[in-house]
Amino acid sequence: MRAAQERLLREAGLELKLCGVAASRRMWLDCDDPELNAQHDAQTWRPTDLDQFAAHVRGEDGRHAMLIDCSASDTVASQYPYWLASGMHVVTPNKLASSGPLSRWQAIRAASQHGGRFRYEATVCAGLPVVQTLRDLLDTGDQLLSVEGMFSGTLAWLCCHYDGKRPFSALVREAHALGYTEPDPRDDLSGMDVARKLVILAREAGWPMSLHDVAVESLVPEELAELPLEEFMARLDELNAPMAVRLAGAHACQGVLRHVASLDRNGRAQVGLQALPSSHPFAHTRLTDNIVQFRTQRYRDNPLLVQGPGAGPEVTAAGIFADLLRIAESLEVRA
Ligand SMILES: NC(=O)c1ccc[n+]([C@@H]2O[C@H](COP(=O)([O-])OP(=O)(O)OC[C@H]3O[C@@H](n4cnc5c(N)ncnc54)[C@H](O)[C@@H]3O)[C@@H](O)[C@H]2O)c1
Ligand SMILES: N[C@@H](CCO)C(=O)O
Repeated sequence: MRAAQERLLREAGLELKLCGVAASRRMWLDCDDPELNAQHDAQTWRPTDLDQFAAHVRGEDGRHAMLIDCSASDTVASQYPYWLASGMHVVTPNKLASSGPLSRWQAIRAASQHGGRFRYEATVCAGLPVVQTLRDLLDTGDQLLSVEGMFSGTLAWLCCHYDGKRPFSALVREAHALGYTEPDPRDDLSGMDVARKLVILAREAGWPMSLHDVAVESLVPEELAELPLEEFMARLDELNAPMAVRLAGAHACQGVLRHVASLDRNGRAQVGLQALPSSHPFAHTRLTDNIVQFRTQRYRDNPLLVQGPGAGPEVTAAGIFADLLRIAESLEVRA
């Protein structure tokens, strides 16, 4: 945002002001104050209080106010209906609102029809234009038949790098350090992060789907599923033996491992690891590449494809920033 701020003001008359930053325990208000920004002592921080934070961002000068939720927190997501109803805009890569309880999702949609705008492109495949592509298809009269693809940047990266030379656990630690995984990598390894993306796309298409409708294969052994995060990370090596078996199975049929998901209009949705032949189009992806194939009435014989990096701080931030700009474009000028 800093890099684009001056250009946006000059070329589009858009003045962006960063009013504050909140993390889980502490928040920092008035971030555009250079003096405050130069300090790093405790005085500039105060304990996080989301109501106080939202009130500060909203301000009293009638400006357009936006909250950008870059957490993976359900507590933050549950605030959206109130923020939107009060006229604040919300942009987020956090999947919990759009894939959580259907009633909350409906409350968010309702609040955004009369209050602030709500955008969540980066919830599905980070910076790739997936939600907007689907929206455009539907808004122009197309009908979604099915979606298939690879929706996890982390699992795509792990599958590309896992050849048996390095233990699977070492690769998971690396993906975590690179910022590809969810704050808790079990959300990726359990398939739940991808299940959430399917639910988001289904709801976008008007199908009232919830997480329990998705058949998910987890790569996390049951005994590790409920451990505190630190303990799980300390026991990551327990993933190595079962993953070595999966890799050997794929190699035995000259295939590759890929994490694949699909959804169709009859409500069938599944997520899991598959051994695909090396000739399969999904076998030729690189790094964190995601692939999303939309089959629709219009694209029935030859699906519409979105492909590219699907995780990482930079591409995700770009997706979030683009949502901010789309909302800004749609607003009337205020003095
Ligand atoms: N990393 C990616 O590639 C990527 C891609 C697409 C979407 N996302 C989504 O972005 C979100 C963040 O992912 P990340 O990798 O940056 O995680 P992260 O752990 O690096 O950052 C999460 C941040 O949220 C803050 N937070 C947690 N609870 C909070 C609360 N109650 N109030 C205020 N702040 C709170 C934490 O302090 C932390 O700063 C997740 O929802 C994730 O699904 C991430
Ligand atoms: N952890 C997620 C981030 C993007 O949602 C992934 O690896 O796909």
